[in-house]
Amino acid sequence: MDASITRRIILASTSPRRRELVASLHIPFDIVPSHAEESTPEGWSPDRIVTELAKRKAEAVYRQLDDRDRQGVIVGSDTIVVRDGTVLGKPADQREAASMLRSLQGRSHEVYTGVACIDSRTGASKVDYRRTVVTMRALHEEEIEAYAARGEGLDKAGAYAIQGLGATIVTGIEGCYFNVVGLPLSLLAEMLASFGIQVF
Ligand SMILES: Cc1cn([C@H]2C[C@H](O)[C@@H](COP(=O)(O)OP(=O)(O)OP(=O)(O)O)O2)c(=O)[nH]c1=O
Repeated sequence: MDASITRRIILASTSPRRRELVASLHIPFDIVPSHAEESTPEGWSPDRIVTELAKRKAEAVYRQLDDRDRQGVIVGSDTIVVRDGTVLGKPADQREAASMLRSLQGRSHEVYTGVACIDSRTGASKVDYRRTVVTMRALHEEEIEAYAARGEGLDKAGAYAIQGLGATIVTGIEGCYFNVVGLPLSLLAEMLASFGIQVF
């Protein structure tokens, strides 16, 4: 029997963006929010942060699965924005969102997303990450305040959404677009294939 027919993805995420991106693969999937602890020690490199957090999210779900769920591949993911080595997560409020945008406008920054996969049957795991460089145009103070007030960046790393109105302030990217939205699909497909799930 072809293993790819019976295997499912178990997405360890509350992110609506990740849900939509996984849905676009047309592979059956379930959502199991992970509620993993997301703090990391000072001084960790960006790739270490996102790979470790992606792993934590997937492992938290792996631990809570029962025997009925042993056909899946658990996918955990984490995204951060990095400006000159400073890590920006999600802003706490509109004021912090404006301050993040102030620091990102008129220049380039990096977006890192870690992806972890765990085979729910065997416990075998893989973790990897992608890095994308994003360039934002210069913004006037009124534009920063107006964009932050729209609220679309409040639950997003770096306080903007490239898939929303944020598209109008991003002038270029180098690397995977889907990495910026929170799930690099080409990397995920490659990882899923190694667990016997073929996208096509
Ligand atoms: C930069 C950027 C980030 N983001 C999002 C992707 C991530 O969902 C979010 C970063 O937060 P994460 O902590 O990576 O993820 P999450 O809390 O949204 O979801 P979960 O941990 O349950 O999987 O920022 C965008 O949607 N668009 C963007 O342009």
